[in-house]
Formats: sequence, structure tokens, C-alpha cells
Amino acid sequence: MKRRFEHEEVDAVIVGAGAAGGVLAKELSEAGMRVVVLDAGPMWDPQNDFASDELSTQHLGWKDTRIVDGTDPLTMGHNNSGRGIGGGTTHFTGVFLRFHDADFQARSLDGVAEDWPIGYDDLAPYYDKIEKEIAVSGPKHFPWGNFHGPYPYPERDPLSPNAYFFMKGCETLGIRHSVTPLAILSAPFEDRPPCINRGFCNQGCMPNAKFSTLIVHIPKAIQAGAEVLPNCMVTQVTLGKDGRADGVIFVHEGQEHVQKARIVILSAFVVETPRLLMNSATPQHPEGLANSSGWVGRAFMTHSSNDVYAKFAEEVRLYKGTPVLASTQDFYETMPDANFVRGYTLHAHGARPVSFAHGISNSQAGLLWGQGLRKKAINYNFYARATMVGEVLPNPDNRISLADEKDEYGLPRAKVTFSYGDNDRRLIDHAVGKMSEILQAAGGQVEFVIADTAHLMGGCRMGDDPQQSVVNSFGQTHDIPNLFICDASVFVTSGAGNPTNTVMALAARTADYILEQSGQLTL
Ligand SMILES: Cc1cc2nc3c(=O)[nH]c(=O)nc-3n(C[C@H](O)[C@H](O)[C@H](O)COP(=O)(O)OP(=O)(O)OC[C@H]3O[C@@H](n4cnc5c(N)ncnc54)[C@H](O)[C@@H]3O)c2cc1C
Repeated sequence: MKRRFEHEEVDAVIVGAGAAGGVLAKELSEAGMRVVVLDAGPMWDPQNDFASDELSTQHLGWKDTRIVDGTDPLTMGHNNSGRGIGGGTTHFTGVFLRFHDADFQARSLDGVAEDWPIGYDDLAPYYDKIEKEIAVSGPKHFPWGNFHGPYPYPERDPLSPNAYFFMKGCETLGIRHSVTPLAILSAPFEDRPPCINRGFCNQGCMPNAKFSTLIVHIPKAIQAGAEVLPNCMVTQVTLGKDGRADGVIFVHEGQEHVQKARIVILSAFVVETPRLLMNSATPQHPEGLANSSGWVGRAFMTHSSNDVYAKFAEEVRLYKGTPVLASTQDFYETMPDANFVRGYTLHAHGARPVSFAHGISNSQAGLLWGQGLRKKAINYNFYARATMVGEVLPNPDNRISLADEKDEYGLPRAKVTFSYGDNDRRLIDHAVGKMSEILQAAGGQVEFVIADTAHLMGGCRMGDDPQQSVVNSFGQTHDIPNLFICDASVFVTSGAGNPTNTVMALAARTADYILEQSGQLTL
């Protein structure tokens, strides 16, 4: 492996080239900082590595063994993680929503969870910047939240049959709906083509119509001088004699290497960032770095993402088009007459045949296999699907910790403990009821409800109080001023919308802060 900065201290080393790491790499290197980015996985080549095939693209997820427990253990892998340059964005669905004002104020408004140390207004300019930078497509008027459009690029057209059925159901019931804001092009942008509705967004998008960090931020960072090193698994953050972070140790092809840096930024996502901090424990930091509060790994969240499938007399063909093209946020904020607080987004959500068969084989109607499964799966073309993105309240007992079992690097594996709370379950019941009503109002017969989750957030939450949080609102750890955390792990609550726009806006804000502060002695 050729390295430019093997024997030098760089300005910043970034661990993880995903949604957040990519934004940071671009911003810091364009501002003239010397940046090295290390990612555990490969540098993907969309034309060779992104097959139009469900099964052969599972490797885009983080596949290392994790020990899972709790009353609702999570299925880890392709559905909730990424590995390699681009991180989760290589195979994310591209739904690109902003959080609402209320998402930052769960404690003040509803007496649950915690308020974030920032509000919507702190992120608004960064949402604007990111959306413009990647040409988000969306409606002229988005009915919910603080931002109503217009988006930089026009909304997608035509939509999928599944989206039209969803919108018909919503209209019949008087539920507002909208074409979904997407990080997927509706017209040419830079050197990328518009989407032609192939529908393989979760397999990597071979034509590059869908945004990913791999094809947007990382090339720009490299152009500006950043060194991006794939297949480099960071195993430890190191401290100097002064107690400040002074670099990282990483493994490439079985060999250990060191990268010294003035600032260390962890953007390794919700499981690996806390794990790395805990695996970097020293006698001065016996519970792991940045963990004097005891909050490292705690209160991580997922979104509830239950699916409802309904059968129609006409063909729907769930494989057609971008998976999500229509949504409603009419149930996003706390509803006065509901038996739960907070809310959810609903999407019309396509499904390819393998995930359809996998889902229905395991639905709440009971297990299906053999002839029974075949009989249902053969009617795949007649099913429509809706999916929820439900807020899950933070619970300190939902946590990432270290298991006894070791991985190939000799490091303790991550243990991921997750259980839903009562509020989460009541919220899910409500959303499943609404999705069923919508599909029925469109003419379908509900046949399958499938419990599922999506997205991970939290585990290194931000806050003003160093005893109750890991980082400040800029991602700077309370304990070690030149150690930053910038990824989905800093979320305080999960909100009820897909998180990546917020992950990237936070990263752009952290980059500004680092650039403002980097001349000062405190960094
Ligand atoms: C199937 C799927 C669909 C999704 N759909 C949507 C959607 O439609 N809309 C939305 O908003 N969000 C969606 N998401 C979520 C989205 O992908 C994440 O929110 C986002 O990628 C998180 O960004 P991040 O920077 O925190 O982490 P990531 O993007 O996951 O990046 C983390 C990177 O760190 C690297 N890494 C980890 N540990 C180490 C280590 N020790 N050393 C070196 N490198 C390391 C990993 O390889 C990875 O590349 C989806 C996710 C998946 C998996």
C-alpha cells in the first residue's frame, strides 16, 4: 500500500468514509487541511461491483458477526449498515428528509427522551447546502415540517404503480401525500445521468443516478488532496503523553500501521464508533475513550420499519422504479388523541422478489415455507407495500457493549442489545393500522404485516452536559478536545424521518467548527 503521509502527522484523520466522513473529508481538504481517510472496506467500482441482483450485493453491508440480544434483537447487516468507501449510502434507498423542529425537542414538548443541544435553525443552512450540493429532487411544495421546498431539482416523474396506489389510498382517506424528496437525480447533474427507474437503489445504483458518498464527496475530497485508503480497519485511537488523541492504529492486509494526526475524527457509524472507543481504553480511560459519562454505546436507536403488504386485483409490480416515490408525514408529530407520543412517516415502498419472499415467509400471520410460500410468492406482481419510519425513544439499556468473543483482529466483538418500549409498540400498532387503511382504501386486501427495523442512530449522544453526553453539539468529545465523533451515533433522538440528510448536515456543521477552531490551541 502506497501512503503519502506514512511518516507525517496530518491535520485530520477520519475513520470511516460514509455519509458523514465523506462530507468532512471534502470540506476539510477543500479548505486546505491535510486529511487521511481510512475505511475498513473496499473502494467500490459501481460498474463492476454493483450487480442488478439482490443476492450478490449483500456484501455492501457490514457483515462481521455481532452478538445481538434484548427482547427484540436486531438483524444486523445489509439492511442497516455499510462497509467500504461510501458506507451505508452505497445501497441506501435515497429518501432524503429533514428533521422537524419538534424532533430536537422531545423532552420540552412531550416529556420524553432529551432535547438536542441544537434546534432546527442551527441545521437549516447545512440542510440547504447539502441538498444543493447533491441536487436533491423533490416537490415544489412539501407539506410538512419547517422546509416546504422548492427542492433544487424537480420531483421525480413518472412514479411507480406502488406509489400511485398509495396516493390513491391516501386521497380516499383525506391523508395528505407528497412525492418523496430523494437523493436521486430527476435530471442530469454534474457528470451523472438522471434516474431511469431501474429500481436497484439498494443494490448500489450502477448508473450513478443515486447519490452516494462514493461517487460525490470522496472524489471531490481526493481532488482537493485528501488521501483515501480503503481496506484499512482502524483498531485503536492512540493518545499522546499530554492525554490528547495523536492518531490511530489500523490493519491493512494483516499488517499493523500507524497514522499520526492533529485531530482524530470517528465517523465509523453507530456500532463501530462506540466499539472503537471502548477498544481504545487506557489506564486513564478504563471504560474507553470519551466515556467518563458512561454514555458511550448507550441509548442507540433504530426506526421501527414494519411493512404491510396488500394484494390487488390488478398488477402492481413492486420491482418497478425507485423503491420510495410517495410518502406522508400526516402522523409525524404527537397526536393529541393517540395513546403514544411522537410519530412516524409512511412511505409507499417497493420490494424486490427475494426480499418480498423473505418478508412474507416470516410475517405476523405465521411462518410460510415450501408449497405455501410458493403459492403466495407466485402472485408477487399483485402485491403493494407500505412501510413506516417510526420514532423509537432512546433507552439507556439499548446499548452497544463489548462481547467476550473476539474477532479476527483479536478485538472483542460488538454486542448489540435492543428492546422496544411500550410507547414504541403502541406507535407501531397505530402505523400498521394506518398503512392497512391506506392500502385497503386503494382497493387492496391486507395479507401480511412484517415486523422490521431500519437505520441506526445514537450511542454517542451529543449534549451540553459532559456527565450526560459524549460530545458537544459540534461532535467534539467532552473528554478529549481533539477527538471528534461525527456520524449517526451523535443523535439524541431518532426523529420519525430517514436520518441521512441530518447526518450530513451535522457533518457540514462539524467541519465548519473544526475549520474555525483549528488554529486555536484548544484543538
Ligand atoms: C439498506 C439501507 C437503506 C437506507 N435507506 C436510507 C434512506 O432512504 N434514507 C436515509 O436517510 N437513510 C437511509 N439509510 C441509512 C444511511 O445509510 C445511514 O444513515 C448513513 O449511511 C449513516 O452515515 P454514517 O456516516 O453515520 O455511517 P456510514 O455511512 O455507515 O459510514 C461508516 C463507515 O465507517 C467504516 N468503518 C466502520 N468501522 C471502521 C473502522 N474501525 N475502521 C475503518 N472504517 C470503519 C465503514 O466501513 C463505513 O464505510 C439506509 C441504510 C441502509 C443500510
